[in-house]
Amino acid sequence: MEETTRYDLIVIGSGPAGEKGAAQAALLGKRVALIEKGQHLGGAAANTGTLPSKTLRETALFLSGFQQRELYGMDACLRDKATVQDFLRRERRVAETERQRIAGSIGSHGIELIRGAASFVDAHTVKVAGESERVLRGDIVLVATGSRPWHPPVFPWGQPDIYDSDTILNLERIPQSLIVTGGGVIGCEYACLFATLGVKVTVIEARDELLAFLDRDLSRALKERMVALGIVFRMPDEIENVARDDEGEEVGWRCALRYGGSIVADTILIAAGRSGNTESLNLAAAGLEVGKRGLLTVNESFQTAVPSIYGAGDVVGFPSLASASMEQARLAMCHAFESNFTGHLAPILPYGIYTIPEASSAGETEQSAKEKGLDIVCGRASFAANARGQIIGEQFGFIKLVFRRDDMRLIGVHIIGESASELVHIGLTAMLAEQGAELFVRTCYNYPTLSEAYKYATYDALKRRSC
Ligand SMILES: Cc1cc2nc3c(=O)[nH]c(=O)nc-3n(C[C@H](O)[C@H](O)[C@H](O)COP(=O)(O)OP(=O)(O)OC[C@H]3O[C@@H](n4cnc5c(N)ncnc54)[C@H](O)[C@@H]3O)c2cc1C
Ligand SMILES: NC(=O)c1ccc[n+]([C@@H]2O[C@H](COP(=O)([O-])OP(=O)(O)OC[C@H]3O[C@@H](n4cnc5c(N)ncnc54)[C@H](O)[C@@H]3O)[C@@H](O)[C@H]2O)c1
Repeated sequence: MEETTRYDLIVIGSGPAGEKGAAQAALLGKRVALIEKGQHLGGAAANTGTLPSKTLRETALFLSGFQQRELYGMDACLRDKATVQDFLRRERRVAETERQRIAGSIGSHGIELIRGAASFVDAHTVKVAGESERVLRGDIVLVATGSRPWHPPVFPWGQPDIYDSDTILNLERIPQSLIVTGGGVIGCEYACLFATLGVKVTVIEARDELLAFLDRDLSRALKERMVALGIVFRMPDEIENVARDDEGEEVGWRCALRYGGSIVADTILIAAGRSGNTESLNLAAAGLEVGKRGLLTVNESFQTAVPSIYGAGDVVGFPSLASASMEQARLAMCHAFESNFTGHLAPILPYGIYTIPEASSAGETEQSAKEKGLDIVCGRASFAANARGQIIGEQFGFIKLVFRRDDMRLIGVHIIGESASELVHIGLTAMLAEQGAELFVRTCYNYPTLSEAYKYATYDALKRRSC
């Protein structure tokens, strides 16, 4: 065993939280060690989650000729000839480029990268089991170990053609039919991209509402568009039993459903939620307990019950987004090293959901505002009535704004359609700047653009307010 080395900060995990936390501390002049046990840098965001799934979405849109079909009625479909290698090639290239970027960032910030699995010896001492064992001492430790897919026990995990969001990237052939268990964000995103490729997709979701955290108009519109893609929903429902059926008309995995009947598909994707990666950290040695589903409890500064140990990213649970994970880690490190560079997590976080079509949201929904007893007025503008929307063939998208009635301050923005996850930032910035209708009325937008819909949704709200 090597002798102990001392650092201002030890970071465990090189995903978005670990990378940005380490960089923030290095920028504050601290000596930082970053430990990663995986083969690749970048965690779920670079290797199995965010970037891979978004790249596969673009590939599916290209191979299926989806946009050309909608716009020109022209079948530019390549999917019949496409191999699984065609499907996965770009994903691999994007992931590799991101890993190189992360390695460059670690190097340029002077962060020491240590390969191996970290576990606590005590609150300030971390052991790394790698090619050789090392012991590090840190004034501060940031736990950024992320999460992994959770598998309901009913699935015979390890059998062929049963995947989760990690292993789906090792797909051996494009399925004919797919059962997606869990209509959460991962389930909906993958359901859309496979349906676009012509796969017969069934989503089984235990709740009765799809993505219930979204504004109801958005979640209904999204479900409608997913049904139009050919996706079948069984909700609320759950799989009670899974068994091979090689005798029936359709060969594959037969899933018996709680509320009656069964369905068969050649492939299953489990997308039923995630668990925190804490089990091998020996947190008890540091004086910490683990919560439900392996999650770490932290305060508003992302400090655990042991003040020198911080947690950020998926390991602390909600909202489990790459975007939020980075911000949490930066904030945690500014708190740990008493820097006032950033003191608070933004009070409103955006969601970008990369379904087909895309959906994005920030702030209060109409329903959440009413539950809080707020007096509100909403305005809508459809992309079909927008010049840019016409040009790009965006027939179903819309923007919905939620204003406080008395002063017309914006408190929520909800968008479905092309570029929704980009457009949402206009509304998000307005909310953070405590602005509202007056700003959208006054702004001159480029024409033709989808952004201009902000003005028309505002006019709609003003009209409703005066009625
Ligand atoms: C399919 C999918 C799609 C997603 N899409 C989006 C999206 O569009 N937008 C978005 O914002 N978010 C998205 N997310 C969520 C996003 O990927 C996560 O929120 C984000 O990766 C969490 O970052 P993290 O740094 O907390 O953890 P991770 O990215 O999971 O990284 C944790 C790292 O810690 C390492 N590690 C674990 N234990 C140890 C140990 N003991 N020692 C050393 N290293 C260890 C792991 O190997 C890993 O590299 C998606 C997730 C999935 C699964
Ligand atoms: N675009 C994005 O921002 C994005 C994309 C993907 C993932 N993520 C993040 O990753 C996290 C995990 O995503 P997820 O979709 O796996 O989890 P989730 O918790 O969001 O959704 C899981 C869904 O599965 C359902 N479910 C659970 N067990 C079931 C069962 N036995 N049968 C039927 N349905 C069942 C739940 O009701 C829930 O709707 C999310 O919190 C999300 O923030 C974000």
